[in-house]
Amino acid sequence: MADDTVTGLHATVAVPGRLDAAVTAEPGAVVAVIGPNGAGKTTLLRAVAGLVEMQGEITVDGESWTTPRRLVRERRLGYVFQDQSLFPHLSALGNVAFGLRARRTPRREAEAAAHGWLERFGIDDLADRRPGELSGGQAQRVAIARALAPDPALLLLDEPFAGLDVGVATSLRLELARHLRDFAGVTLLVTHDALDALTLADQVLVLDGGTVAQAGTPREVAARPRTDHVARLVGLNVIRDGDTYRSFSPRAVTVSLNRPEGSARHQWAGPVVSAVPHGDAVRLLVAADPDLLADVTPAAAAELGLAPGQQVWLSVKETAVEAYAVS
Ligand SMILES: Nc1ncnc2c1ncn2[C@@H]1O[C@H](COP(=O)(O)OP(=O)(O)OP(=O)(O)O)[C@@H](O)[C@H]1O
Repeated sequence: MADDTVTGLHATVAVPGRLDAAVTAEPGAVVAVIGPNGAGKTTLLRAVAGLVEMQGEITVDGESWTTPRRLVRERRLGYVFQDQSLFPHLSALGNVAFGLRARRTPRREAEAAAHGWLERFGIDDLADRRPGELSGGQAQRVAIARALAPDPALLLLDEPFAGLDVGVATSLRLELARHLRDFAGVTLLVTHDALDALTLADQVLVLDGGTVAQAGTPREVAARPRTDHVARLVGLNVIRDGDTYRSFSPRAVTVSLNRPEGSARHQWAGPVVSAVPHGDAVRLLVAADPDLLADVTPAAAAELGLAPGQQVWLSVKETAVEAYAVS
């Protein structure tokens, strides 16, 4: 029985040995799912879609997808897979119309709707082309249009910009943002890109080792990361000190060859692992305990001879550190 008073997505998903996570989202919300390789992001999407055996409970707009278990095709979802997987033998139009046809929409109506979607993505002139005749960006637009066309309650996007040129990814990101604003359902967006998480999402779910390491708004997660992975994504250092996390910008780190004078509480030593240009600065990765990022001016990098292998001291002033509790 559907319960009209419960809207959006409520899911607890357990896949033994791979994932144990919960996610809740209001209708219209975009949830960025981030985390290192193997964290369980794709497993979460596949489990919600019904493609992986799982324990737990999934409710979408008050309708259970798990008790009794609904078949994949009975779930109102759109899925853009990591490897795109358009039907190679169908035209762009046929691909977008596919989900509508599967729901028994008459051909003419399905094709008219599909043309509408292709037009919205600015590629209706490519309607007759097969996937093999489309560029990566065009094919990805078809894949997203195909997922959205049947008006799903849940949209699953697994790294929709992976493998695209930077320029193509940027314009597609802007287009997707527009479509997601109009989309009434919940979106789960797996991404490796901090920009996606910060610009497209209302909520961020950080997975690490198959569990939820952090959940919050993009602003909260970016300002107070709780995993090294997220800290790196947003360009911060994060260290755990007992029951407190401390985060600080690489720009706030002072680099020296000798142990800093005075009583700075936050000091570390270690060899430079890499030194690469980063905006106007040179960004160092230093194998201290833990690994830390430090930005120095190119002049300072030259003067100190900061090349891989060079032993350095790092320090940061307490005033540049944001401290927050491990909850
Ligand atoms: N079909 C499978 N059978 C068994 N284990 C799997 C299977 N697919 C993935 N795993 C394991 O489940 C864990 C989570 O993998 P998953 O692909 O969900 O991670 P991910 O966060 O999506 O990673 P990536 O960013 O590399 O895509 C990993 O340890 C992985 O090795």
